Amino acid sequence: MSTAPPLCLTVAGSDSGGGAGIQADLKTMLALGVHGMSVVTAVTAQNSLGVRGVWELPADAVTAQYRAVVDDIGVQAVKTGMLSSAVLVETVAALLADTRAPAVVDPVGVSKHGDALLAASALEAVRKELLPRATVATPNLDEVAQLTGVVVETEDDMRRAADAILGHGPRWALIKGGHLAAHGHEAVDLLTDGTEERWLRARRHDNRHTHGTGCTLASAIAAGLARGLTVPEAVTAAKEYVTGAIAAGFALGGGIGPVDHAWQWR
Ligand SMILES: Nc1ncnc2c1ncn2[C@@H]1O[C@H](COP(=O)(O)OP(=O)(O)OP(=O)(O)O)[C@@H](O)[C@H]1O
Ligand SMILES: Cc1ncc(CO)c(N)n1
Repeated sequence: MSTAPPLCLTVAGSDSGGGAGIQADLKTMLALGVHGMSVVTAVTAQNSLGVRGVWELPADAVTAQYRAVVDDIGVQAVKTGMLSSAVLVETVAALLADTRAPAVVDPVGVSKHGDALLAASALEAVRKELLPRATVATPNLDEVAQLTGVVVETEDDMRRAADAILGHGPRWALIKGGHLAAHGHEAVDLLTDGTEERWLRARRHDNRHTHGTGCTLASAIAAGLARGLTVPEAVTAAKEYVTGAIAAGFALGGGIGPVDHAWQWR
């Protein structure tokens, strides 16, 4: 018998195509040496071309899954992704409030294809209930605009975006600049707690197979936190992992293929 690896829980939607959501999270956790567990919030019928349908789970099904995990097994870090509605945002925020483990909150808004994964009516609950529970919040630039109204075009704007997100109460903000056209050859993210500021710069890979990048990055951060890394250490390691996974992303179906979660093993 061996000792259990660190324990990491994802609370997110299922992506039938296997590139994002729960599937990306569990693959990332396996690749980074932690035991991945899941609370499914919604089932999506999804492939490389888009989202064909979404079926949200009832709030008590989400609560029951979460409790089943924490009451018996325990968690050392939690990651949240697609939460779909205001009711589920409020439900998950209340569960996080009851959990001591650090939480990585990826405030998923829309898919790469532009399909809504969060109701517009849930934004206020994300601001008021969910962000204050986050150890790290990881919005992309579209989510920053939706949540704070800050439109990012330059690195200075990223600072303003981080301040606006921190204003909602997370301990750290990681502003993902993956969508920033200004940085032709670099993918630049900003991590800050309002005092310390770290810019994470990686080579931008000219690869259109980027389905699941945000889920992968957030799960990799949670895996690092479960292993006992500090937030800056976990984010640095996660950025390295997602950059490698994007470089190795592959074509699948007729649209946007997934990143390669197993790139380190090939
Ligand atoms: N082409 C690229 N090459 C290298 N890194 C990238 C590229 N695109 C995005 N990234 C990086 O990937 C990470 C995820 O950022 P991104 O902005 O793509 O998240 P996202 O939009 O939330 O993803 P998702 O589509 O899964 O919701 C960030 O660290 C970002 O800088
Ligand atoms: C289920 C799910 N969660 C998150 C994303 C974000 O890309 C997606 N496409 N699907």
